[in-house]
Amino acid sequence: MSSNVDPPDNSLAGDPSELPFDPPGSVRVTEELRFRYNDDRRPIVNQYLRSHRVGKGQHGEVWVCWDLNHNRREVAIKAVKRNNPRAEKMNLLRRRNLPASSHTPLTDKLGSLEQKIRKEIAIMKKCRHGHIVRLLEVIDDKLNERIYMVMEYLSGGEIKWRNEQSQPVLAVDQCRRICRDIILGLEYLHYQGIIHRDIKPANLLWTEDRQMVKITDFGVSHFSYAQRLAAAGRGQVDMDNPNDPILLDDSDLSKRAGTPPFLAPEVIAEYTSTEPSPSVSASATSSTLLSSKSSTHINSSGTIRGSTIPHRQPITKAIDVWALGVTLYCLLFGHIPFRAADSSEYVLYNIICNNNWEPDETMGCDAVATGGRWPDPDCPGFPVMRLLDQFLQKDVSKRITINDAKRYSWFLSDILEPAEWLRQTSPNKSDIVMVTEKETEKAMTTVRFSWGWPQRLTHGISSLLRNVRPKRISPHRSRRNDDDDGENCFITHSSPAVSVPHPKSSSARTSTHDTREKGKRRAVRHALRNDSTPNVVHRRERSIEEKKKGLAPLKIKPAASSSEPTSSRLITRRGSEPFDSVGSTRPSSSRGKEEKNGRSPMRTPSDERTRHRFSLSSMKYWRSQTTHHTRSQTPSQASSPLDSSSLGSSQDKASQPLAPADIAVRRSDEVLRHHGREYAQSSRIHDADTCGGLTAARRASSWGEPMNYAEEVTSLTSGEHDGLDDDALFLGAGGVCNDPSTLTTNLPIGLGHVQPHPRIADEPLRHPQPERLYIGPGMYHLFYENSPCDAAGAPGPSSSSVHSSCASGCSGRCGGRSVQLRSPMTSPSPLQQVAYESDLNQTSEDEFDDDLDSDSSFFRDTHRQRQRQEAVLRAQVDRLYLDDEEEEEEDAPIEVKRRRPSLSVTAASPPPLSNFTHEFPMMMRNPSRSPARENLGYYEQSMLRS
Ligand SMILES: Nc1ncnc2c1ncn2[C@@H]1O[C@H](COP(=O)(O)OP(=O)(O)OP(=O)(O)O)[C@@H](O)[C@H]1O
Repeated sequence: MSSNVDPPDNSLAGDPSELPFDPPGSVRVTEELRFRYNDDRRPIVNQYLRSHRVGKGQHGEVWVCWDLNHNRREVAIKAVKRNNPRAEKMNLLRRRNLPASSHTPLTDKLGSLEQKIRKEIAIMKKCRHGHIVRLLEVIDDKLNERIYMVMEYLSGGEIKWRNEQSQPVLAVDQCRRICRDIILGLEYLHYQGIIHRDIKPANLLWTEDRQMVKITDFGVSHFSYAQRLAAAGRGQVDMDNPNDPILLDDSDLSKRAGTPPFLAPEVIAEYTSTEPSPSVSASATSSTLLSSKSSTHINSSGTIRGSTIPHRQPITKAIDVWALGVTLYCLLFGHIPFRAADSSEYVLYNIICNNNWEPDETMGCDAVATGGRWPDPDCPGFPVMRLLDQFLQKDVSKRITINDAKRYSWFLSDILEPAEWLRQTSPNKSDIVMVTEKETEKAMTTVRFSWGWPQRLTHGISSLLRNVRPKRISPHRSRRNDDDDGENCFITHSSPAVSVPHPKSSSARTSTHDTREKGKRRAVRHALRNDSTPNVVHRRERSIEEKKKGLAPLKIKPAASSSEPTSSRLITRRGSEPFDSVGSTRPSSSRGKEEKNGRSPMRTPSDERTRHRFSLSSMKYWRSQTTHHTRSQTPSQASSPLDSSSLGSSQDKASQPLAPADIAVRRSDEVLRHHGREYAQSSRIHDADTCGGLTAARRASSWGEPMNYAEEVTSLTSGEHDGLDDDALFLGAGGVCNDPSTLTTNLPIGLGHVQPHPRIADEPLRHPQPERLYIGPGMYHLFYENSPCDAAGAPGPSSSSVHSSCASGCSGRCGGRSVQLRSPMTSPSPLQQVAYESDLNQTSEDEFDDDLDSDSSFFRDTHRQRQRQEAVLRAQVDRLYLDDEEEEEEDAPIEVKRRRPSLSVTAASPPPLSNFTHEFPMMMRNPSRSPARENLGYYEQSMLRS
């Protein structure tokens, strides 16, 4: 048998390093959470850089992190949610498994998770002892309802006490040293009025050198007011008398908490019958009745009469002593002393309460003879068996106290100067911990407990918006933190009120960097799924190269090969998704696979997500439409933007399977047609005031996101480009289309009525590009033309020339961006391009917010293999993003958003509005915020710049 620890070093006995130490400093409570990634894409919370996960508890995970402010010292961070419905359910289930008892409902009510965390923190904050894991800081993330407990890191890990065969792996001497450390820790806790209630090997952690063990996990610990009084006024309250009535005041103690095999009889007495069950009798071989010290009474029947134990014993700190006894037994023998054959808790409790324990013939991995349950005094196992006997006394009044255990001969046997050791380790040397009720209340600050209506409101809003994709927050909205290793860092206050800077922001906690990082992650995920990634990257790089060389600046020129069968005007998105044009983010291969597998393309998670966000009215409408919907488009018409992209070869296109009808496309097209029909029936289609036949609201409703859409429209028109999504690029209705006069037949009804706005068409623009600005039903339609117009801004070539010049697809440079125009011929509806959502959008909601919204914590781990794959792509993607970031510094003239109909236009400073007088209907929605004239100025400005 091998041991997992170093052999005991007796020379250390009495060494000062064994003595409890008191690390300086008090526990910090931080209410500000800054979340970001470092260059290696490791998450950083405040100054803690995440390393690896060391454990997962019921309520959260524990991660090793480096404290960047303290020379990268290692700390353990336990991230817990304030509320964890899953854990609560588990608790309920566990309780349901227990037999009904008249006391059960009262006695088994564990506090809420929140209460437990508060208590755990309050207790840990006060503990400063060498054998207690030290809490260093509490980060209170109010917004996400998470608590990060920063603790000292015990790299030695949990005590391994048995092998696969349930044989002990520790030597007896090691068991003694471990047990002695626990005694010191418990002595301190009890002295402070704290009952741990969950002493077990799993809650004992080795230091790095495995010379010391520390107690951790105060999740069910109890602070006893009575014990505190006792500590404050020793001599007035006899704490060693468990029958002291004041102890019974601690009603919380009567709640069953801890780990079943380690629970003391007095804790579980009410769940047991006084008569042993058959399995109890069968498993017992010999027993004693309480008085093990005298070793007088052994029941020949092999059972213990429960009736001889006081029916209801007080629950005191002695429960820790019992648990310590069980722990020592485990360490010595490699298995637990009380076991139920059928793993039933009820049977186990009966055994604990009614049966005696039995030792093996030898103990420890060094196989020291025990001498049986009642060994001779000469036997080496005698002191140990006797100690166990005193630890595992079912009668509380006869159980050994920690104070006595500390002085027990076996523990002092390897201490060089026992008297000095006892003196030095006495808790009298420590200040008495005073955990007041108020302190417990304040343990985690006042977050949820003074949750007033303004916060509720803000919280509600932020919860609602959590489903919305995060939007880029401009640097001027976030405070930039420059003091952190030069890394980009945007502070997100955890205070809800501070953290929701703008209602259209999907998540107040999302910083620019965070959003970008998510975009990157999704981009990487997409790349992992996308076979064509290398090509895509290559294309992107080529584009960058071209840009660097200054090719085709600010000019749109035909890029598609003449062999292309259809005219192709495509707007290529720029921004965080570096791979492809809007439509190409979803590889046709995967679409083909979907079709082959018979999977409905309408069931993508992104669709699901969108569907969940439908408004009721749009749901109704959509339901009615889908029942009789038949798709009228031909396959060629339905080919994807990828197919029609000028970037792909004609062979590629031919080999690519047809794009499936996407629910989003269908929905959008349906709505478009529906409203288009209405619009067509209207006799006022040329009326500027009704040019929104397909109004923003209607189009928005087709997306089920009226608010977002409206906001986005507003933001577009008001020039708040900085708030737009970086990665949610959309090209849809109202995006870019060709000359309506020549393409009417190919357009859905709604867009078929796109007309040059009577006023705008005649208005000379002050810039050669674009030539004209059309206002179609409900949206803007830009027309870029190849030939520049004259300096006076006279209208450029005719519509037909526009079309012909772009018949084979246009692409080029526009304001430093790669811009392509997409022809409606290949995509009957601009909305169709929604169909080509990135695979990235197939991520689940959880994945989308995988860091902060996971059930357990933001520290959710990713699959290792995946990480390796990601690492390969990371460099490429980062490089691309680097480029994007550089680009961002410039004024981005055009940004076309996917997923939501939007067109983002940015400009450094809007020109004075002189000529542009038309007021867009959507601007009227919020005139105070976005005066139409101003907006048009922005818009015009952008067009001029591009
Ligand atoms: N300070 C620490 N240093 C090293 N490892 C730790 C530390 N704290 C916890 N761990 C490890 O993390 C694991 C999970 O810790 P946690 O306290 O969440 O466990 P748990 O007791 O199962 O939790 P819970 O009581 O919430 O169910 C532990 O089993 C332990 O191995």
